[in-house]
Amino acid sequence: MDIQLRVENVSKTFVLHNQNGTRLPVFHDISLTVAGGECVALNGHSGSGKSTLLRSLYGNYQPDGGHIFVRHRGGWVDMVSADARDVLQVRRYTVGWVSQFLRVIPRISTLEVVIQPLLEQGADRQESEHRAGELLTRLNVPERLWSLAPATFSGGEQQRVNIARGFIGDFPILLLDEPTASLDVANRNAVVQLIQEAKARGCAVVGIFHDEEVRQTVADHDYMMAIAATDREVTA
Ligand SMILES: Nc1ncnc2c1ncn2[C@@H]1O[C@H](COP(=O)(O)OP(=O)(O)OP(=O)(O)O)[C@@H](O)[C@H]1O
Repeated sequence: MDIQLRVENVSKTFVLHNQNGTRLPVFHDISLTVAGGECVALNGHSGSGKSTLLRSLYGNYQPDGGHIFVRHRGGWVDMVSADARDVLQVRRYTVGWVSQFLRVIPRISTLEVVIQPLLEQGADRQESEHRAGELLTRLNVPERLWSLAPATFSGGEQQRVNIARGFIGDFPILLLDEPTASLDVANRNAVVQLIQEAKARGCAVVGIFHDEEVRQTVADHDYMMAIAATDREVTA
């Protein structure tokens, strides 16, 4: 399969401006590639920078140096230097983000929340609703909830609505931030199956999976975050 994501020599240091400009190096010189159909799991102890790297891949954090090339509509976009407009285009068509947390928008129904990414990609409403219904059913979100806004849903229900929303778009690259955290076994298995199906259709996946069994099932490779937090030199 073709390479979809190329991370080259990426480093990140947080500068805490409200704490005397303290510099907190998180990772240094990370390089990795992810091909279509492949899943790379970011691994390493708590605080080793997994979330920071994943957020950098999505353009949420600005690395200090290096490149994050994503294959976008036949070309390459470097998320490190891309302007905001290009980052938004990449997020609309190319890179999907699935986390355990739903950003609840008041008064918008569950079905509407789930279909939004697909509509933004230009899909037909009826087909989008059909696909959303399939996903919500697989994730055990009862149909009586679909017309309600998820603001009042339980944590687990919101999480499953968010996963349906994350998997509905036909993204060539998916970034998964602990998508199975705190799900019960049946729903965890449903998410594992969604990940396997995404890989089978050629999606390149990068994820953080604290659940060892899930990681072993879906990941083709582990990327070990190298620098131990305790070894990092924190300077002010
Ligand atoms: N926005 C931020 N500003 C300053 N420091 C941050 C910020 N986000 C993360 N950090 C620091 O960067 C380091 C790496 O955090 P990160 O959340 O990436 O680790 P992680 O490997 O995902 O941890 P966990 O497994 O516990 O979720 C931590 O020391 C954290 O305190």
